[in-house]
Amino acid sequence: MIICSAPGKVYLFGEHAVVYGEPAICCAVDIRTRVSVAPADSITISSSLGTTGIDFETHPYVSAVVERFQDISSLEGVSISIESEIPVGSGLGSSAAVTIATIKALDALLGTDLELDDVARTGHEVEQRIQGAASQTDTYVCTMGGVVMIPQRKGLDLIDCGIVIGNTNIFSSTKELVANVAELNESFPDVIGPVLSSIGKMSVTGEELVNAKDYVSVGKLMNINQGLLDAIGVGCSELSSFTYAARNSGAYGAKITGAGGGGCMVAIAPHERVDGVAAAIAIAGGEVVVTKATDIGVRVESL
Ligand SMILES: Nc1ncnc2c1ncn2[C@@H]1O[C@H](COP(=O)(O)OP(=O)(O)OP(=O)(O)O)[C@@H](O)[C@H]1O
Ligand SMILES: C[C@@](O)(CCO)CC(=O)[O-]
Ligand SMILES: [Mg+2]
Repeated sequence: MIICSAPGKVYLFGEHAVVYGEPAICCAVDIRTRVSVAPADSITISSSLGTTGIDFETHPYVSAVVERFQDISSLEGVSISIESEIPVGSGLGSSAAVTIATIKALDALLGTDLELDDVARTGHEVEQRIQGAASQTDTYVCTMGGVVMIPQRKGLDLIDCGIVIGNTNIFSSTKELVANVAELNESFPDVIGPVLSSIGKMSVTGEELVNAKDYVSVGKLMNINQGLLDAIGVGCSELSSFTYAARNSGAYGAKITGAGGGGCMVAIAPHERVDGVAAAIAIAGGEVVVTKATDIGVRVESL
């Protein structure tokens, strides 16, 4: 049996704007999806969502990966088992993590010797096939790990402060929210365009601040980014409540991460204030995950 794992991700800046070519800064975090594969007489995919064969209803991403390997190798039968620490459908990159970990595991099992860039590209193509539209951000960061500016694919210094995630447990469809922003942009291009451009400028300024470990200023920019995400209609009252709870309990800054409309927010905080920020988000009604940045992208955990 071969086991591979891949991390989740949070956006420091730039979600939604990155769809329009603006730069974003995304950070891999230390919550992981593990995929085990072993030769078998037939194809089975087992996860918390059920046990199936190739099934684009229950396991669209993993089924698309299996089909990709049927095209490039002699794959006939394989048993795939998935375990994950990443909340599903919450903006933390769970689809990218399961896609990338499955690609790496099948690559190791079948000896197709994919380079990491090939793993990331294949993962992006799978997300595009399943979602209709997706930036490369999630699958690239999940493959490489660390803190990355996209689309430049530029590595930044690892964030060295606490990361606290608050989950609304409100399902949000990335596809739907991206479409809503597109509709607003078509209706008011002279208003929404500058907002998206301002978000992009935050990533440019943010790069220097992250590398300088100036997390007070990074937090201030995250708070401004949050206001602009609300402006383009991807906020909700729960996310606002959690971000203010985090800021008022000592976080450097807090904002939506991912598509918004539900899902998760993220706060960065001094290590000594992480517990207080986590407690404040929980009191506001959030399901809290305390984690940290990781430079470990996709990896083989056992052969
Ligand atoms: N542990 C898992 N086991 C099986 N399938 C999973 C798992 N985690 C995620 N998935 C697949 O990914 C889908 C969720 O992907 P989706 O892109 O909607 O949310 P997300 O990736 O968590 O959030 P975002 O893309 O905004 O970061 C699930 O419906 C399922 O098909
Ligand atoms: C909203 C978005 O920018 C991030 C979703 O996690 C969409 C994308 O980049 O594919
Ligand atoms: Mg996803």
